Amino acid sequence: MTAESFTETKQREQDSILEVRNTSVSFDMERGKSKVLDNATIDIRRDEIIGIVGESGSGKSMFASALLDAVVAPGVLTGDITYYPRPGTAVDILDFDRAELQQHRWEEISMVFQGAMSSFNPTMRIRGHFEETLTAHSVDLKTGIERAHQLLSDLYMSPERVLDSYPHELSGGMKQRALIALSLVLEPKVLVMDEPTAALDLLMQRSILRLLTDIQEKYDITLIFITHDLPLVADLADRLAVMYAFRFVEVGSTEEILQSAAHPYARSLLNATPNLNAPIEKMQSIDGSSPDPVKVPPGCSYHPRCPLADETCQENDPAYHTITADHQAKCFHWEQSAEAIPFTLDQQESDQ
Ligand SMILES: Nc1ncnc2c1ncn2[C@@H]1O[C@H](COP(=O)(O)OP(=O)(O)OP(=O)(O)O)[C@@H](O)[C@H]1O
Repeated sequence: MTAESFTETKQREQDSILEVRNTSVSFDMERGKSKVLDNATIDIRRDEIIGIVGESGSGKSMFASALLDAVVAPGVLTGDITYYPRPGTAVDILDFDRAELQQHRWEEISMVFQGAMSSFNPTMRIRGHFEETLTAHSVDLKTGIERAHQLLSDLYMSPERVLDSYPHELSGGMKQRALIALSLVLEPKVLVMDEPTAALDLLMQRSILRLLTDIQEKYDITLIFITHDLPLVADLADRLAVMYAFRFVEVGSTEEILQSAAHPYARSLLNATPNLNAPIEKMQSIDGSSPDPVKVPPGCSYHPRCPLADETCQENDPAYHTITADHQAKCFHWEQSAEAIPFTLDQQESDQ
């Protein structure tokens, strides 16, 4: 199959809510230029749940910040991010002025950041946090608090009790759900969640994720879920996008990625992931380490760790290869990857 630019692939026919094109973030460091998001190109579809996965430090949070034009100084964000509030209406996020951006964030695209639970002001009741957000966006308080009530009860909490509590009076799981309700109170169309459940125990994580799928369906929200926990998001997401070394290397339906991931890194990541079905002794860690953003290897940045790498990979940066209409991977040798890197579980089954 031929290599082609993902930018043009199929997406015109699809209803994208966000189109990210050649979007990069760089920092000028004493050690050199650090490119911590490198030409990210991806489409987010209206009303989907997409999981963004990859090892720690692969650029997932940077991608989230870029989506909201919220990259911290002195980081420099370049590229194109187009938001379609409705099909056919395009808004260029990186062209917004400060006021437009403030309005757009939370009203159109909302975000629950990593560690956001600690961002609740400890001296303010939860109601105060809702009122502050509603007032800042000129929403009628009565209408807004009614919506907060609805969201809190959708999340199986007693609205009055939660609104009257101080953050420290809520358990971690309740605080997290209150935060999700707060992030949805302005009726955004997109919710970006960056490791939203990482601080919670496994059972609580799973129950919050189940609630999230209900909320996503009820309110027709596009959910971008960022995590290094692949099995967690695989239960929830329609599609998965895999990041390696500050780039997207593979994107496809969750089913296709889990069954036939094509990028050697994605396959190794799946083999390295503890899984309810795979015994821990079958997990295989990925040799080597992910690159320093100041020293990303030339060509395919995964080549130093890849069992399939050859001269082509050392010298050339692979474009997206189309595997199926809904599945692309940036690898010259994707057709050999399944044989070269069998899934541990498949291997185990064939050994029996
Ligand atoms: N303010 C900053 N200045 C310079 N480099 C930064 C800054 N913030 C993050 N980085 C670097 O950007 C790269 C990507 O980080 P990012 O937080 O996006 O990764 P991640 O995939 O979200 O990781 P994790 O899962 O650990 O949160 C890392 O190398 C990180 O050190």
